[in-house]
Amino acid sequence: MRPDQIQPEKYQQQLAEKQAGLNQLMADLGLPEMEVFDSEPCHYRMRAEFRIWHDGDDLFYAMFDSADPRTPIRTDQFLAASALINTLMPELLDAIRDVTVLRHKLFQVDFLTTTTGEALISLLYHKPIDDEWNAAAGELNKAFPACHFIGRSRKRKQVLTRDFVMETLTVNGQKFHYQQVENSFTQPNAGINEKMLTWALDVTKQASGDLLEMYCGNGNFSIPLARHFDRVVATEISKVSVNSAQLNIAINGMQNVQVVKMASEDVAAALNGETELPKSLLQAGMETLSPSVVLVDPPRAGLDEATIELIRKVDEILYISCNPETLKANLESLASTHQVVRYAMFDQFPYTHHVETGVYLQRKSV
Ligand SMILES: C[S@@+](CC[C@H](N)C(=O)[O-])C[C@H]1O[C@@H](n2cnc3c(N)ncnc32)[C@H](O)[C@@H]1O
Repeated sequence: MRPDQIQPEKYQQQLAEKQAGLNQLMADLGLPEMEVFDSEPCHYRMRAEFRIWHDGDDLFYAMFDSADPRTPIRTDQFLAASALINTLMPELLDAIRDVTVLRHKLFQVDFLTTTTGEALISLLYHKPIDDEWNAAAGELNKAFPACHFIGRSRKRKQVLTRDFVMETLTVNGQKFHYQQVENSFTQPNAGINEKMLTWALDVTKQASGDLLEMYCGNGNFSIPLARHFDRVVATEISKVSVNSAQLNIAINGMQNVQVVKMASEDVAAALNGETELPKSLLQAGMETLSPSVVLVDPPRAGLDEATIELIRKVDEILYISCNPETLKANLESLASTHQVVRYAMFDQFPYTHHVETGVYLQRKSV
């Protein structure tokens, strides 16, 4: 993305174009009318990554256009990023410009912020991080007491205070607290995430029984949705995210959610009867889980055949997708058994061609 692509005065126009494009792609699926959820037109991204460009002893943030990946675009401010990131950007460069050990071979800075004012800053180097760096970074941290710093080099990750932030999201007036760990998946647009969670609660408001969730990340959906179900079993491949989900379940006081670290392919193989139920699923009570709803939020590749066969067995499916192309293919597979009853577009990534979609499916009556 180029920084000059963010033009708040053109926000509504780009949203309308995205909506038209998605409707065109999905035209032959016979979907219900699309519900559209807009983003804040600027300062909507809670995280941002910048290359660092060196010019003699000076340095500046840079971004690149995918069409011209060799030419750095100087980026002193980035309208898409949170207001806090924009405040920190110049302050950080001012603080490290004259400290050779912090500046030398610094090639990237990653910011992760929250709506509650927390910030995690990762400094990435093309050199080993040593004790001298550690001491200088400690001094830097004193100048930014509200921030958490991490240094990264090829073989070392140096965490100065901690490697996570705590985010609070409000859904239907209720506050939910989430640990978000550096370099693990979190929804980038906090405002849109709150809208997605509110929508997910709305589409499942008549649900009862149990929820099976796959690709649960840090428990983003599992925790607010838990109140609609007797029990929730959620699965996820990343150990870091599973650990966060477990912490998040505890700090939000959820008693009925179990998280299991397992690849969706393995969950599907076990629940489709192709392999034995592994101990971790048994311990989570999977044998007695009776899901009335299954929630899937896969990566861009969408769902594999085995996972489609698994979710087809459940009466209601909540599918959150970050790739309309794979969503479309998966909906075509599911069309023989399920029909889409709710359909929403969430503008998670304004000014890009990326679209986040939510669909709610119910089993067709025979
Ligand atoms: C789009 S993210 C959604 C995470 C979460 N639902 C949220 O809202 O933050 C997709 C998640 O799927 C996980 N994932 C990727 N491949 C997987 C696989 N084969 N099996 C299980 N989880 C997988 C990723 O680690 C990531 O947490």
